[in-house]
Amino acid sequence: MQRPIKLRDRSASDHKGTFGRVLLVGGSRGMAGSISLSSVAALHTGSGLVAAAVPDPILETVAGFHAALMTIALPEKNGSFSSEAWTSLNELIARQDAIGVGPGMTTNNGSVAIVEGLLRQRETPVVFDADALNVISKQQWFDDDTLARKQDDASFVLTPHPGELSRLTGVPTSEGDGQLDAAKQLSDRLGITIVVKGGPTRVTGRGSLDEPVQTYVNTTGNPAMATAGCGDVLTGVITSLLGQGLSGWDAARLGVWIHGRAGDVAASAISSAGMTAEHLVETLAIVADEMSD
Ligand SMILES: NC(=O)C1=CN([C@@H]2O[C@H](COP(=O)(O)OP(=O)(O)OC[C@H]3O[C@@H](n4cnc5c(N)ncnc54)[C@H](OP(=O)(O)O)[C@@H]3O)[C@@H](O)[C@H]2O)[C@@H](O)CC1
Ligand SMILES: Nc1ncnc2c1ncn2[C@@H]1O[C@H](COP(=O)(O)OP(=O)(O)O)[C@@H](O)[C@H]1O
Ligand SMILES: [Mg+2]
Repeated sequence: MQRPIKLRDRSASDHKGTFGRVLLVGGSRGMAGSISLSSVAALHTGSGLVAAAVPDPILETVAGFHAALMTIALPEKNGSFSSEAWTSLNELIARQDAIGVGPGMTTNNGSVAIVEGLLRQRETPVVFDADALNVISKQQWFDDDTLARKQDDASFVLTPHPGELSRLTGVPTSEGDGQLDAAKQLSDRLGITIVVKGGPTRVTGRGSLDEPVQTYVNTTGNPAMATAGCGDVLTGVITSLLGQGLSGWDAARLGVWIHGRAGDVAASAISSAGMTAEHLVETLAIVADEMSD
Protein backbone atom coordinates (compact mmCIF):
# COMPACT_ATOMS: atom_id res chain seq x y z
CA MET A 1 0.00 0.00 0.00
CA GLN A 2 3.08 2.26 0.39
CA ARG A 3 1.46 4.33 3.14
CA PRO A 4 4.30 6.52 4.51
CA ILE A 5 3.48 6.10 8.22
CA LYS A 6 0.71 4.54 10.31
CA LEU A 7 -1.63 6.47 12.59
CA ARG A 8 -2.26 4.70 15.89
CA ASP A 9 -5.53 2.79 16.36
CA ARG A 10 -8.31 4.39 18.45
CA SER A 11 -8.67 2.88 21.93
CA ALA A 12 -11.69 2.61 24.24
CA SER A 13 -10.41 5.34 26.58
CA ASP A 14 -10.01 7.92 23.79
CA HIS A 15 -12.25 10.99 23.75
CA LYS A 16 -12.60 13.95 21.40
CA GLY A 17 -9.81 15.84 23.18
CA THR A 18 -7.42 13.01 22.34
CA PHE A 19 -7.73 13.77 18.64
CA GLY A 20 -6.96 17.46 18.76
CA ARG A 21 -8.64 20.84 18.61
CA VAL A 22 -7.92 22.59 15.30
CA LEU A 23 -8.79 25.95 13.78
CA LEU A 24 -9.14 26.80 10.10
CA VAL A 25 -8.73 30.50 9.27
CA GLY A 26 -9.83 31.96 5.96
CA GLY A 27 -12.75 32.57 3.62
CA SER A 28 -14.27 35.80 2.36
CA ARG A 29 -17.53 36.89 0.76
CA GLY A 30 -17.55 34.92 -2.53
CA MET A 31 -15.12 32.26 -1.26
CA ALA A 32 -16.95 30.80 1.75
CA GLY A 33 -16.73 27.33 0.23
CA SER A 34 -12.94 27.10 0.41
CA ILE A 35 -12.57 27.33 4.18
CA SER A 36 -15.70 25.17 4.64
CA LEU A 37 -14.09 22.38 2.61
CA SER A 38 -10.90 22.65 4.71
CA SER A 39 -12.90 22.51 7.93
CA VAL A 40 -15.05 19.53 6.96
CA ALA A 41 -11.89 17.78 5.73
CA ALA A 42 -10.37 18.17 9.21
CA LEU A 43 -13.47 16.56 10.74
CA HIS A 44 -13.32 13.72 8.20
CA THR A 45 -9.62 13.12 8.93
CA GLY A 46 -10.40 12.47 12.58
CA SER A 47 -10.00 15.74 14.52
CA GLY A 48 -11.98 15.82 17.76
CA LEU A 49 -12.94 19.49 17.60
CA VAL A 50 -12.87 21.74 14.53
CA ALA A 51 -13.65 25.45 14.34
CA ALA A 52 -13.56 27.86 11.40
CA ALA A 53 -12.55 31.48 12.06
CA VAL A 54 -14.05 33.53 9.22
CA PRO A 55 -15.02 37.13 8.38
CA ASP A 56 -18.28 37.92 10.19
CA PRO A 57 -20.58 38.19 7.09
CA ILE A 58 -19.94 34.59 5.98
CA LEU A 59 -20.33 32.91 9.37
CA GLU A 60 -23.84 31.54 8.72
CA THR A 61 -22.85 30.22 5.30
CA VAL A 62 -19.81 28.38 6.66
CA ALA A 63 -21.71 27.04 9.69
CA GLY A 64 -24.38 25.67 7.35
CA PHE A 65 -21.97 23.27 5.69
CA HIS A 66 -21.68 20.93 8.71
CA ALA A 67 -23.50 20.70 12.04
CA ALA A 68 -20.39 19.48 13.90
CA LEU A 69 -18.35 22.51 12.86
CA MET A 70 -17.92 25.44 15.27
CA THR A 71 -17.60 28.92 13.80
CA ILE A 72 -15.93 32.07 15.08
CA ALA A 73 -16.69 35.48 13.55
CA LEU A 74 -13.69 37.80 13.18
CA PRO A 75 -13.77 41.55 12.38
CA GLU A 76 -14.26 42.27 8.67
CA LYS A 77 -14.02 44.92 6.00
CA ASN A 78 -15.80 44.52 2.64
CA GLY A 79 -16.35 40.79 3.28
CA SER A 80 -12.71 39.96 4.12
CA PHE A 81 -10.75 40.08 7.40
CA SER A 82 -10.07 43.62 8.65
CA SER A 83 -6.81 44.73 10.28
CA GLU A 84 -8.42 44.16 13.70
CA ALA A 85 -8.99 40.45 13.01
CA TRP A 86 -5.49 39.44 14.15
CA THR A 87 -6.04 40.85 17.68
CA SER A 88 -9.13 38.65 18.12
CA LEU A 89 -7.49 35.61 16.56
CA ASN A 90 -4.32 35.93 18.65
CA GLU A 91 -6.37 35.29 21.82
CA LEU A 92 -7.49 31.90 20.46
CA ILE A 93 -4.15 30.51 19.32
CA ALA A 94 -2.82 29.04 22.58
CA ARG A 95 -5.92 26.81 22.84
CA GLN A 96 -5.36 25.15 19.43
CA ASP A 97 -3.39 21.99 18.67
CA ALA A 98 -2.97 23.16 15.05
CA ILE A 99 -4.09 25.91 12.69
CA GLY A 100 -4.62 25.99 8.92
CA VAL A 101 -4.70 29.40 7.24
CA GLY A 102 -5.23 30.84 3.79
CA PRO A 103 -8.01 29.31 1.66
CA GLY A 104 -10.25 31.99 0.19
CA MET A 105 -8.79 34.66 2.48
CA THR A 106 -7.71 37.35 -0.05
CA THR A 107 -4.42 39.19 0.42
CA ASN A 108 -5.75 42.42 1.94
CA ASN A 109 -4.38 44.16 5.07
CA GLY A 110 -6.32 41.92 7.46
CA SER A 111 -4.79 38.83 5.91
CA VAL A 112 -1.30 40.36 6.05
CA ALA A 113 -1.64 40.93 9.82
CA ILE A 114 -2.95 37.40 10.42
CA VAL A 115 -0.20 35.70 8.40
CA GLU A 116 2.52 37.78 10.04
CA GLY A 117 1.18 36.96 13.51
CA LEU A 118 1.01 33.23 12.78
CA LEU A 119 4.53 33.21 11.26
CA ARG A 120 6.03 34.95 14.29
CA GLN A 121 4.54 32.68 16.97
CA ARG A 122 6.46 29.49 17.77
CA GLU A 123 4.05 27.38 19.88
CA THR A 124 1.29 26.19 17.52
CA PRO A 125 1.82 24.15 14.31
CA VAL A 126 0.44 25.89 11.20
CA VAL A 127 -0.40 24.95 7.61
CA PHE A 128 -0.04 27.91 5.22
CA ASP A 129 -2.00 27.59 1.96
CA ALA A 130 -3.41 29.70 -0.89
CA ASP A 131 -3.68 33.41 0.02
CA ALA A 132 -1.49 32.95 3.12
CA LEU A 133 1.28 31.91 0.68
CA ASN A 134 0.43 34.80 -1.64
CA VAL A 135 0.78 37.23 1.29
CA ILE A 136 4.21 35.76 2.16
CA SER A 137 5.31 36.20 -1.48
CA LYS A 138 4.03 39.78 -1.71
CA GLN A 139 5.68 40.77 1.57
CA GLN A 140 8.92 38.91 0.66
CA TRP A 141 9.05 37.49 4.19
CA PHE A 142 10.99 34.38 3.10
CA ASP A 143 13.73 36.34 1.32
CA ASP A 144 15.89 36.21 4.46
CA ASP A 145 16.16 33.78 7.41
CA THR A 146 14.39 35.91 10.05
CA LEU A 147 11.47 33.48 10.25
CA ALA A 148 13.56 30.27 10.21
CA ARG A 149 12.32 27.57 12.61
CA LYS A 150 14.48 26.52 15.57
CA GLN A 151 14.68 22.97 16.99
CA ASP A 152 11.87 23.32 19.57
CA ASP A 153 9.53 25.45 17.43
CA ALA A 154 6.16 24.09 16.32
CA SER A 155 6.04 22.75 12.72
CA PHE A 156 5.15 24.85 9.71
CA VAL A 157 3.85 23.21 6.52
CA LEU A 158 3.42 25.07 3.21
CA THR A 159 1.06 23.63 0.56
CA PRO A 160 1.66 25.59 -2.68
CA HIS A 161 0.33 24.64 -6.12
CA PRO A 162 2.79 25.42 -8.94
CA GLY A 163 1.40 28.97 -9.37
CA GLU A 164 1.81 29.77 -5.68
CA LEU A 165 5.27 28.16 -5.61
CA SER A 166 6.31 30.28 -8.58
CA ARG A 167 5.30 33.44 -6.65
CA LEU A 168 7.24 32.23 -3.59
CA THR A 169 10.47 31.21 -5.35
CA GLY A 170 10.48 33.03 -8.71
CA VAL A 171 10.80 29.70 -10.60
CA PRO A 172 8.14 29.49 -13.37
CA THR A 173 5.47 26.76 -13.41
CA SER A 174 6.96 25.39 -16.66
CA GLU A 175 10.10 24.30 -14.73
CA GLY A 176 8.83 21.42 -12.58
CA ASP A 177 12.24 20.12 -11.48
CA GLY A 178 13.49 23.67 -10.85
CA GLN A 179 10.44 24.29 -8.68
CA LEU A 180 11.18 21.19 -6.59
CA ASP A 181 14.83 22.23 -6.19
CA ALA A 182 13.74 25.71 -5.07
CA ALA A 183 11.27 24.18 -2.61
CA LYS A 184 14.04 21.93 -1.20
CA GLN A 185 16.30 24.95 -0.68
CA LEU A 186 13.52 26.92 1.01
CA SER A 187 12.64 23.95 3.21
CA ASP A 188 16.30 23.53 4.20
CA ARG A 189 16.95 27.22 4.85
CA LEU A 190 13.81 27.84 6.94
CA GLY A 191 13.34 24.42 8.59
CA ILE A 192 9.81 23.98 7.19
CA THR A 193 7.99 21.24 5.28
CA ILE A 194 6.81 22.08 1.75
CA VAL A 195 4.16 20.14 -0.18
CA VAL A 196 4.75 20.70 -3.90
CA LYS A 197 1.27 19.87 -5.23
CA GLY A 198 0.64 18.27 -8.60
CA GLY A 199 0.62 14.90 -10.30
CA PRO A 200 2.55 13.50 -8.48
CA THR A 201 2.68 15.60 -5.33
CA ARG A 202 6.10 15.73 -3.68
CA VAL A 203 6.91 16.65 -0.09
CA THR A 204 10.24 18.14 0.93
CA GLY A 205 11.29 18.35 4.56
CA ARG A 206 12.81 16.32 7.40
CA GLY A 207 11.91 14.72 10.69
CA SER A 208 14.38 16.81 12.68
CA LEU A 209 16.48 19.90 11.92
CA ASP A 210 19.74 17.97 12.35
CA GLU A 211 18.84 15.61 9.46
CA PRO A 212 19.32 16.41 5.74
CA VAL A 213 16.27 17.50 3.73
CA GLN A 214 14.50 14.58 2.00
CA THR A 215 11.89 14.33 -0.75
CA TYR A 216 8.87 12.03 -0.56
CA VAL A 217 7.04 11.27 -3.83
CA ASN A 218 3.36 10.52 -3.25
CA THR A 219 1.88 7.44 -4.91
CA THR A 220 -1.84 8.34 -4.76
CA GLY A 221 -4.00 10.91 -6.56
CA ASN A 222 -5.14 11.44 -10.16
CA PRO A 223 -6.24 14.13 -12.63
CA ALA A 224 -9.89 13.88 -11.50
CA MET A 225 -8.65 16.01 -8.60
CA ALA A 226 -7.93 18.89 -10.98
CA THR A 227 -11.12 20.64 -9.84
CA ALA A 228 -11.77 23.64 -7.58
CA GLY A 229 -11.42 23.03 -3.87
CA CYS A 230 -9.37 19.81 -3.84
CA GLY A 231 -6.39 21.75 -2.46
CA ASP A 232 -8.59 23.31 0.23
CA VAL A 233 -9.45 19.76 1.34
CA LEU A 234 -5.72 18.96 1.65
CA THR A 235 -5.20 21.97 3.94
CA GLY A 236 -7.78 20.57 6.36
CA VAL A 237 -6.31 17.06 6.18
CA ILE A 238 -2.76 18.14 7.09
CA THR A 239 -4.01 20.55 9.79
CA SER A 240 -5.98 17.68 11.33
CA LEU A 241 -2.93 15.39 11.39
CA LEU A 242 -0.74 18.10 12.97
CA GLY A 243 -3.48 18.51 15.59
CA GLN A 244 -3.37 14.74 16.23
CA GLY A 245 0.28 15.15 17.21
CA LEU A 246 2.20 14.32 14.03
CA SER A 247 5.32 16.29 13.05
CA GLY A 248 5.13 18.52 9.96
CA TRP A 249 7.07 15.96 7.91
CA ASP A 250 4.81 13.05 8.96
CA ALA A 251 1.53 15.02 8.72
CA ALA A 252 2.39 16.24 5.22
CA ARG A 253 3.39 12.79 3.90
CA LEU A 254 0.45 10.91 5.42
CA GLY A 255 -1.85 13.81 4.52
CA VAL A 256 -1.04 13.84 0.80
CA TRP A 257 -1.26 10.05 0.77
CA ILE A 258 -4.77 9.80 2.28
CA HIS A 259 -5.96 12.84 0.26
CA GLY A 260 -4.85 11.16 -2.98
CA ARG A 261 -6.31 7.85 -1.84
CA ALA A 262 -9.70 9.55 -1.30
CA GLY A 263 -9.32 11.07 -4.78
CA ASP A 264 -8.65 7.66 -6.31
CA VAL A 265 -11.68 6.05 -4.61
CA ALA A 266 -13.95 9.03 -5.45
CA ALA A 267 -12.85 9.04 -9.11
CA SER A 268 -13.73 5.37 -9.52
CA ALA A 269 -17.00 5.66 -7.57
CA ILE A 270 -18.22 8.86 -9.35
CA SER A 271 -16.29 9.67 -12.55
CA SER A 272 -13.07 11.33 -13.53
CA ALA A 273 -14.78 14.29 -15.16
CA GLY A 274 -17.65 14.69 -12.70
CA MET A 275 -15.90 14.29 -9.36
CA THR A 276 -15.88 17.47 -7.25
CA ALA A 277 -14.19 18.55 -4.02
CA GLU A 278 -17.44 17.72 -2.20
CA HIS A 279 -17.18 14.12 -3.40
CA LEU A 280 -13.53 14.12 -2.31
CA VAL A 281 -14.27 15.35 1.21
CA GLU A 282 -17.09 12.82 1.65
CA THR A 283 -14.86 9.97 0.43
CA LEU A 284 -12.16 11.05 2.87
CA ALA A 285 -14.39 9.90 5.74
CA ILE A 286 -14.80 6.50 4.04
CA VAL A 287 -11.06 5.88 3.60
CA ALA A 288 -9.80 7.57 6.80
CA ASP A 289 -9.28 4.26 8.66
CA GLU A 290 -6.69 3.29 6.03
CA MET A 291 -4.32 5.61 7.91
CA SER A 292 -4.41 3.26 10.92
CA ASP A 293 -5.59 -0.19 9.71
N1 LIG B 1 -14.94 27.36 -3.54
C1 LIG B 1 -14.04 28.30 -3.19
O1 LIG B 1 -14.33 29.20 -2.41
C2 LIG B 1 -12.67 28.22 -3.76
C3 LIG B 1 -11.77 29.25 -3.55
N2 LIG B 1 -10.48 29.20 -3.93
C4 LIG B 1 -9.62 30.33 -3.59
O2 LIG B 1 -9.43 31.11 -4.76
C5 LIG B 1 -8.29 31.93 -4.54
C6 LIG B 1 -7.39 31.87 -5.74
O3 LIG B 1 -6.75 30.60 -5.81
P1 LIG B 1 -6.47 29.86 -7.18
O4 LIG B 1 -5.59 28.72 -6.87
O5 LIG B 1 -7.76 29.56 -7.87
O6 LIG B 1 -5.75 30.97 -8.07
P2 LIG B 1 -4.21 31.32 -8.20
O7 LIG B 1 -3.44 31.24 -6.94
O8 LIG B 1 -4.12 32.61 -8.93
O9 LIG B 1 -3.69 30.10 -9.12
C7 LIG B 1 -3.83 30.12 -10.49
C8 LIG B 1 -2.45 30.36 -11.09
O10 LIG B 1 -1.59 29.30 -10.71
C9 LIG B 1 -1.27 28.49 -11.83
N3 LIG B 1 -1.47 27.08 -11.47
C10 LIG B 1 -2.32 26.56 -10.58
N4 LIG B 1 -2.21 25.22 -10.51
C11 LIG B 1 -1.27 24.89 -11.42
C12 LIG B 1 -0.72 23.65 -11.83
N5 LIG B 1 -1.10 22.49 -11.29
N6 LIG B 1 0.22 23.67 -12.78
C13 LIG B 1 0.61 24.84 -13.34
N7 LIG B 1 0.11 26.06 -12.98
C14 LIG B 1 -0.81 26.07 -12.04
C15 LIG B 1 -2.24 28.92 -12.90
O11 LIG B 1 -1.66 28.74 -14.12
P3 LIG B 1 -2.58 28.66 -15.48
O12 LIG B 1 -3.76 27.80 -15.15
O13 LIG B 1 -2.95 30.07 -15.75
O14 LIG B 1 -1.66 28.07 -16.44
C16 LIG B 1 -2.49 30.37 -12.57
O15 LIG B 1 -1.42 31.18 -13.05
C17 LIG B 1 -7.61 31.40 -3.26
O16 LIG B 1 -8.00 32.20 -2.17
C18 LIG B 1 -8.21 30.04 -3.14
O17 LIG B 1 -8.15 29.54 -1.80
C19 LIG B 1 -9.93 27.99 -4.53
O18 LIG B 1 -9.36 27.28 -3.44
C20 LIG B 1 -10.99 27.19 -5.26
C21 LIG B 1 -12.26 26.98 -4.49
N1 LIG C 1 -3.40 16.02 -12.36
C1 LIG C 1 -3.41 15.84 -11.05
N2 LIG C 1 -2.92 14.69 -10.51
C2 LIG C 1 -2.93 14.49 -9.19
N3 LIG C 1 -3.38 15.40 -8.30
C3 LIG C 1 -3.86 16.56 -8.76
C4 LIG C 1 -3.91 16.84 -10.14
N4 LIG C 1 -4.45 18.07 -10.31
C5 LIG C 1 -4.73 18.55 -9.08
N5 LIG C 1 -4.38 17.63 -8.15
C6 LIG C 1 -4.46 17.80 -6.70
O1 LIG C 1 -5.55 18.63 -6.36
C7 LIG C 1 -5.14 19.63 -5.45
C8 LIG C 1 -5.29 21.01 -6.11
O2 LIG C 1 -4.89 22.02 -5.22
P1 LIG C 1 -5.14 23.55 -5.55
O3 LIG C 1 -4.60 23.88 -6.90
O4 LIG C 1 -4.65 24.32 -4.39
O5 LIG C 1 -6.74 23.59 -5.63
P2 LIG C 1 -7.82 24.57 -4.98
O6 LIG C 1 -7.12 25.83 -4.56
O7 LIG C 1 -8.82 24.79 -6.07
O8 LIG C 1 -8.41 23.87 -3.80
C9 LIG C 1 -3.71 19.31 -5.05
O9 LIG C 1 -3.68 18.52 -3.89
C10 LIG C 1 -3.20 18.51 -6.24
O10 LIG C 1 -2.19 17.61 -5.88
MG1 LIG D 1 -5.44 26.06 -3.47
